[in-house]
Amino acid sequence: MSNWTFQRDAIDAFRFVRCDFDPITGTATLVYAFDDGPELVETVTVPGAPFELDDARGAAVERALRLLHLVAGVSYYKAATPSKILIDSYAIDAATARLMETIYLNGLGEFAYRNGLDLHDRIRFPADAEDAASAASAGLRGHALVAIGGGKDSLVSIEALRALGIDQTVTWIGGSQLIKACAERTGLPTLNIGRALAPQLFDFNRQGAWNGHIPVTAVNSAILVLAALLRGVDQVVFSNERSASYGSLIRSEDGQTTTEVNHQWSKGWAFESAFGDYVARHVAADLNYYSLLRPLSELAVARQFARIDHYDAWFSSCNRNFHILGERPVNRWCGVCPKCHFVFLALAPFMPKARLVGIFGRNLLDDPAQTAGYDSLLEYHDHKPFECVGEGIESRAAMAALVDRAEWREDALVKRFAEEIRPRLEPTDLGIEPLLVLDAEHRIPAPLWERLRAHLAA
Ligand SMILES: CC(=O)N[C@H]1[C@@H](OP(=O)(O)OP(=O)(O)OC[C@H]2O[C@@H](n3ccc(=O)[nH]c3=O)[C@H](O)[C@@H]2O)O[C@H](CO)[C@@H](O)[C@@H]1O[C@H](C)C(=O)N[C@@H](C)C(=O)N[C@@H](CCC(=O)O)C(=O)O
Ligand SMILES: Nc1ncnc2c1ncn2[C@@H]1O[C@H](COP(=O)(O)OP(=O)(O)OP(=O)(O)O)[C@@H](O)[C@H]1O
Repeated sequence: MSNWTFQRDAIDAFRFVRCDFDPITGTATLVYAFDDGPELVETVTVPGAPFELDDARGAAVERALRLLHLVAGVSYYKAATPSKILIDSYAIDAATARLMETIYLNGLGEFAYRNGLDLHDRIRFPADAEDAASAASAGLRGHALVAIGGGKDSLVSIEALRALGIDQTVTWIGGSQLIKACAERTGLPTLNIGRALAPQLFDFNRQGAWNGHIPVTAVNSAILVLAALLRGVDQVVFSNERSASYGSLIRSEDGQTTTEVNHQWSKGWAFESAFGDYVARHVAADLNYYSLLRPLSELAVARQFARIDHYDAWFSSCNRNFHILGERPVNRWCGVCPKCHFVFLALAPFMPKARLVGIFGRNLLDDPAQTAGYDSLLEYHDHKPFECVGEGIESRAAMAALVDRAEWREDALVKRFAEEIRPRLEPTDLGIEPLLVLDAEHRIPAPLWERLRAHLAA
């Protein structure tokens, strides 16, 4: 072991070594290794310890801990992507193995595409246990842990739940000061969960590990499921919109084939439905995992966000705020990344121009330097960027709406759209209204859904 060095292509197996939870400290310890290399130890700490758990809740916590161990392994597995996966200290059944294969294969889709890897038929979890019986209820009380990410989406959910009188705790993972400030601005109870990646991962990155995007929402979801059981509450609420289910369409160079690669796969419906069903059947029958915004497009979420100005000086959707290492934007919006481009465009049809320019500190649609960024959002000569942005059809509809507004139509990129891009598009594909219609596919509990619909329409 002491002579072990990370040699990506010589690695034979990825091992799920063990996982433990200490109810006295509230810390979950997740341990992995490559072959007989050093233990890679990730920790997750849920405030509120010591936790006193009865048998039913204790058993559910153990199941949630294993689920988290399996899901969070994706950060380390990706470093070498070996074809052998071993689970040392417990066995999983076929349903669990299938869920993990789905999460790893699809959640690493962008990673594989960018690195030129084919992970099909490579990711196989060993299903050595008999099929588990359906999970019992864990005796949970009615209360929601709502994930907050510092951007507009979770704030729309939080305000909707508040308006509907649902008890909620605003919950985030990691040390982001921006998220903390947004959470405090809600005036609601907050919960900040600690997470520390195994430090060796950063050494491996320097030593030539495969690197790239991971399905971080899947990891965050599994963390919140564990936290919900520890706190004895029955709902984990995310704010993933319908548009997240659609990836970037990438044409081959000869134009013959198109591949869909979804940067935000674990924000999509395929993940939510598979994960939410698994949690109810295999972790705790009374734990509901759902996204409150699943029926909404990005534009519909933007319209809801524009109804409140309470967070204008606090929120940011710019992911450059959330690096573990490295620089962050000085005033919350870098102004040059796909998320800044998209959020500016998505809010523009629903907000007074002065308010929007005030939030961003500049007018991105009057800056010719942003042309290439907007072209990729519009899927004009480029594919949708690998980022959490709306569908091309949403960007085109938002831009078309601005062409009709006197305060926007002279801005450089709106003008360019009107003159160069819009003439090539079908006018019938450019309406905003059809994109604001609510979808029927979601996991929102039925009584809540009826009331939410009325709230969104008000
Ligand atoms: C903040 C960010 O966008 N990071 C992405 C970036 O990583 P970078 O190296 O520039 O910085 P760090 O985030 O500090 O990561 C350092 C290394 O650690 C690895 N890592 C990080 C977190 C984790 O849970 N597991 C890990 O293995 C990471 O790969 C780095 O090697 O580029 C990376 C490569 O493309 C991305 O993987 C980083 O994305 C973060 C995991 C992240 O938290 N991103 C969210 C802001 C994000 O993209 N959220 C999406 C949801 C997408 C989804 O699939 O669920 C969203 O905004 O909707
Ligand atoms: N650090 C975090 N802790 C807990 N949940 C998070 C964290 N970061 C993001 N999320 C959640 O993951 C989901 C996707 O994040 P996303 O960034 O799309 O949402 P957002 O920050 O609310 O809005 P926006 O799309 O404007 O950035 C949301 O439900 C969000 O609350």
